[in-house]
Amino acid sequence: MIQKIDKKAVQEALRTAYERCKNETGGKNADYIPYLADVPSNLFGIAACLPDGDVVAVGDVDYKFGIESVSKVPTAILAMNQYSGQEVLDKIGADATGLPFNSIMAILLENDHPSTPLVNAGAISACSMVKPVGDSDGKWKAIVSFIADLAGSEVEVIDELYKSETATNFNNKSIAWLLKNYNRIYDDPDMALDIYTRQCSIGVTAKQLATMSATIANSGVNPVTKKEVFKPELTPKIASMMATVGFYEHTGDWLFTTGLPAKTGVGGGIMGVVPGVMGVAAFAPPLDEAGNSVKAQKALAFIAGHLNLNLFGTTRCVMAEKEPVQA
Ligand SMILES: NC(=O)CC[C@H](N)C(=O)O
Repeated sequence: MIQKIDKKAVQEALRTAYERCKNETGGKNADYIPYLADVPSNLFGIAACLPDGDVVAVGDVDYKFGIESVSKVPTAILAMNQYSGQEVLDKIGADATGLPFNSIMAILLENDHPSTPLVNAGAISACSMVKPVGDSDGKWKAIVSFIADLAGSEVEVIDELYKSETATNFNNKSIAWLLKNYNRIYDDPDMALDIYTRQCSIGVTAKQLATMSATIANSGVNPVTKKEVFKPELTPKIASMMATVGFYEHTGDWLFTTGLPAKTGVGGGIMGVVPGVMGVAAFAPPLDEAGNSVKAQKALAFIAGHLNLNLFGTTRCVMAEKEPVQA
C-alpha cells in the first residue's frame, strides 16, 4: 500500500513530536568528553528535509553541536565512494557488534575485524582508508568537503571540542593501535585517529543533519543544491549499515520500534534516513546508557510511527507531488 504525505503532514508531525517530548527529562549529557558535559541540556530541535529541498524544523535547529558519531556515516560513504562498497566490506565489515561504540572486546570477538565503519574501530579504519592516503591535510579536506556537500552548507570544527576530545581519547588510541596490530589500519594510525577525532568535533545544526540525511535518502543527490555527492548505489549500503548498528547495543530495540535506519552521536544528534522519501534529524544532549539521545530518539520514534516511515511495514510512505502552479 502507498501512503502519500505532504509537507504539512511532516510539519505537523514534527510539531507534535516536539510538544510531546520537550518535557522529557531522562538521560544525561556525555561527560567523558569534558566539552559535552557543559552543553545546555535543555536544547532540543527537530528537522526534516524533503526531496524538493524544503526544510521543515522546530526548536533549537540552528544550534551548532558536536556531530560526534554521526560523522561515521559520511566517512563510510566517502570510503565506499572512493573504493567500493565491497572493498569497505572486505577491509572493515558491516556486522553489528552488539557492544558499546568504543568496545575493544568487539575487535577481539570479531577475530581482529573492525566490524563496521559505524563504531569507533571501523570509523578509525575508514579514516585510514580515505584518499589521499599518507596526506593528513588532503584527507581532512576530502572529509570536511564531503560533509559540507551532504549538508549543502559549510561546516567547521568546534575547536574547544576538538581539544577536549584529543586530550581524553586514550581508549580510541588503544583501538587505533590494536587495529594496526591486526593490519586493519590502512594509513598511519595516529593520523587516522586524529582525523577521526577532528571529524567527531565538527559542529552541525539539526537542519544540516536533516539535509545530510536527505541527500542519502535521495540517492546521493543533495535536494537543496542538486549536487551529485556520491554514487546512487551506496544509499542502500549505508542505510543497511545504519539499520544494523546505528544505536549500538540498543539497535535491535530501536529498529523493532521504528523500522528507521538512523545514526546517533554522543553530542545528542540523531540522523534518520527514509530512502527515497526524506531525511529527518533531531538533537537533544542528554543520552541513555548506550550514548543515544533520549529526547531525540523519542521524537524520531514518534515521527516514524506517525508518518509510517517504517521500512519493514507494508505501507510505503511517499511524498505527494506538489500541486502544479496554475498558469
Ligand atoms: N558515540 C559517539 O558519538 C562517540 C564519538 C566520540 N568522539 C568517541 O569516539 O568516543
